[in-house]
Amino acid sequence: MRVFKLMGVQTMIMTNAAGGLNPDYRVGDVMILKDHINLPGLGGTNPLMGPNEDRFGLRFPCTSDAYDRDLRALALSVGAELGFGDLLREGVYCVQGGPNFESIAECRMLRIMGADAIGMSTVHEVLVARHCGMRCFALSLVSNMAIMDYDSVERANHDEVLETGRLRAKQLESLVSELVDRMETHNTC
Ligand SMILES: O=P(O)(O)O[C@@H]1C[C@H](O)[C@@H](CO)O1
Ligand SMILES: Nc1nc2[nH]cnc2c(=O)[nH]1
Repeated sequence: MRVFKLMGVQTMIMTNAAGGLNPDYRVGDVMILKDHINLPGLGGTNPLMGPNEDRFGLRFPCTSDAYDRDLRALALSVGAELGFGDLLREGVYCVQGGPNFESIAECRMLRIMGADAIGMSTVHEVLVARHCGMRCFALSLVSNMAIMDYDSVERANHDEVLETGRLRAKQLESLVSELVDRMETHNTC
């Protein structure tokens, strides 16, 4: 992120695959991040740990505005214009350390905590990008539904994640391309 910053990048667009925790979500939905829960961060692991690099940003950065409101609104309208507005959601992404998928009890806890989707990435990048003043937009492809039921015979697996990625690749490509074409390049952060 800091190399991007030094290269003059003002806006970061990030994508990930995530497990759906919100029971209204379906595999193949696309969740625009409006907020996150940083589980490693709450546990004391954070990419901004250590001496602060003052030339990049403040010691104690704000995260309540991590995901740019204008870009989120633009993505929703672009998705609708492209004909797949019904796939788009806005929600809270939770990051855990990985690389294992979650247990059933963990999924239940995360849902109660307010997470709509669970993954293993993105938040670390967002924290560093926001620390140095870059505007952030992120979306999650709901590649699988988290297992919440002890009677379920489903098992989270990476093949399903890859398969859903292939299914939605073209739509996500057009969404991000159109978003880039239309967004204001001026960074008001
Ligand atoms: O898009 P990311 O890298 O967050 O993808 C998640 C984490 C693992 O790479 C993969 C697990 O299936 O999905
Ligand atoms: N942690 C986590 N990461 C994912 N990436 C894609 N699906 C999942 C999931 O169910 N859990």
